Amino acid sequence: MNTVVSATSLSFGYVPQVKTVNSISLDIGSGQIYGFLGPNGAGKTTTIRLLLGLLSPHAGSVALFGQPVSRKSWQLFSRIGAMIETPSLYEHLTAVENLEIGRRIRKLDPGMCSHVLEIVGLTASARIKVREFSLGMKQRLGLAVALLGKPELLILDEPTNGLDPHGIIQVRELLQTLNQDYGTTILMSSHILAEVEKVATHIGIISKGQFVFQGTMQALQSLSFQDSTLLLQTNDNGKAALVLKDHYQVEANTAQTISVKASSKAQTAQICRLLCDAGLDVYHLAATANDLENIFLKMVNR
Ligand SMILES: Nc1ncnc2c1ncn2[C@@H]1O[C@H](COP(=O)(O)OP(=O)(O)OP(=O)(O)O)[C@@H](O)[C@H]1O
Repeated sequence: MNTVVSATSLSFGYVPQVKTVNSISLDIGSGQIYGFLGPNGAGKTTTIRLLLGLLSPHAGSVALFGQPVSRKSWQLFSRIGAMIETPSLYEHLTAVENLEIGRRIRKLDPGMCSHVLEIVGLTASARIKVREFSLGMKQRLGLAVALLGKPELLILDEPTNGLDPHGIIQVRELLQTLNQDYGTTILMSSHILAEVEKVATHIGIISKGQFVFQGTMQALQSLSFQDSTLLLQTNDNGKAALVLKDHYQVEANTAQTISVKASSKAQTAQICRLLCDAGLDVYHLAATANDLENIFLKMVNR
């Protein structure tokens, strides 16, 4: 796997003594969708600015496509599309005119504007002035600007900010299409886990300028099994509680079910085995996993 974004021990502060970004390291491989999560003020935008060479780190380094980043890395930047916070658009110009400016500056193919408008679903609104656009349409036009030049890497800071649920789904589907059909590597930030969990392959969670979690989406999901509760129903719940109580915390729940604290899939399997070995019939065994949003909140509030 080729590493597209690599940051090593990045630190930065706007004011002396305060590290807004504190020794952050991250690697994003080609074809990944990296969800960069953190509450408001955690340091996501600052990190993104550092990755794009818009701020110079006080310590550490950034490499994109294996090459060190500086403000003069024009060759590198032509391979990247970025949208930081709200898109910068000319309200008095139409969608296509906004795109045309970027296309001409970058000397891109004349067909590029209609191509990116089609990708973001704005073909029918190409000749409408941006001041008449809804927030969702502006966000999609911002994405279209970022897509000019067919970037291999897309860096999007809170691309679903301010969108309604329908707009969020549209952006999510768009990012999935770009990733699957064009192999685009994507870094997207958000402060809401639910907005990235359906699309991200990898997750980094930042709090107060430091990572509190980095790994695959699968690894984050497996945390939801930690300290989960199993609901059990057997042909003899009293006996089941006796069998399990030496190993697990068991509570009588209702007349029909007992609940057992388990902290991993392996423990769930062991509970099942203990019951079967004791000759019990297991009618129902269901894990009530922790909500991912709660896990995220616990991490960032530590
Ligand atoms: N130009 C600046 N000058 C001084 N402080 C700044 C500046 N930009 C950001 N900050 C501060 O740095 C901290 C991190 O801000 P940053 O925008 O990177 O966080 P964020 O995770 O992107 O937050 P949000 O989700 O609210 O955009 C905040 O406390 C913010 O007030």
